[in-house]
Amino acid sequence: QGGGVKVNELRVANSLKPLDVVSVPLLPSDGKVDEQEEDKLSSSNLRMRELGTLRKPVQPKPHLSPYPYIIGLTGGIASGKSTIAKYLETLGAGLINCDQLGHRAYDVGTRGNQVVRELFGEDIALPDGSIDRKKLGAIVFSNKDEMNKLNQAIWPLILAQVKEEIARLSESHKVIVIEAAVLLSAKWQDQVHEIWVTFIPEQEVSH
Ligand SMILES: CC(C)(COP(=O)(O)OP(=O)(O)OC[C@H]1O[C@@H](n2cnc3c(N)ncnc32)[C@H](O)[C@@H]1O)[C@@H](O)C(=O)NCCC(=O)NCCS
Ligand SMILES: Nc1ncnc2c1ncn2[C@@H]1O[C@H](COP(=O)(O)OP(=O)(O)OP(=O)(O)O)[C@@H](O)[C@H]1O
Repeated sequence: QGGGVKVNELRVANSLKPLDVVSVPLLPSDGKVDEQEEDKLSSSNLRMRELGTLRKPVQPKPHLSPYPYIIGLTGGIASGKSTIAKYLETLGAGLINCDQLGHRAYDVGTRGNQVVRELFGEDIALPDGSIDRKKLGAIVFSNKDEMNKLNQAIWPLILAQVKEEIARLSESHKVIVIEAAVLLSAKWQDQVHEIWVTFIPEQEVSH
């Protein structure tokens, strides 16, 4: 009943005619496959059953050595990447966080720092020489061309750091997770054995 009311609210908001809401007794599930599943037939159960299944078979990556096995973890902003990455770390994976590498790419005294100043002007630096990320973010998140300019300069620096981190972590880890929102747009898919994408429904985010 509640779901039907919600659907109608959305339909009306989108200038569609509300539908009649008819309640029927709960349809029993065809048997729970997991303790956490509900007893009724539900979309949550169906989604849960998809957990851990592959969307596409993993393609062979002959140019990568089999170990460390590298998972590229990507997805939209606030879609749960870090939460999943930290969980994988508790299972023993080595983590590479590309947001952090991106920040370090223009640390004071680096070539990246100089490049960002050349591209965006001296005003982009704080008195201590560090890049004002709030200011830079305001520029690039509101202008695609500026974002492209930053990306072209910073992505190669991040990738070089990723490769160094892989070499370092491979001494102690068999599985490495690279968390990168830009994994696909930066075309880093060849760096990883498989890609995991996190997604979250829009309405869940607004909660
Ligand atoms: C734009 C910058 C200055 C904003 O810094 P700030 O500390 O305010 O935010 P933070 O880095 O935490 O990013 C906020 C969110 O935006 C995402 N994001 C960052 N850069 C990008 C980008 N180029 N394209 C798409 N999403 C991005 C992040 O993954 C995160 O989810 C900074 O993110 C940056 O220098 N980005 C360019 C380098 C890059 O691509 N980094 C992301 C590697 S995954
Ligand atoms: N399965 C989940 N259900 C509900 N909330 C979640 C879930 N996973 C993570 N969250 C919450 O959503 C928020 C964003 O999660 P997280 O920081 O892991 O996302 P992210 O993709 O790494 O974000 P960013 O784009 O900032 O890097 C956090 O407050 C987290 O606690």
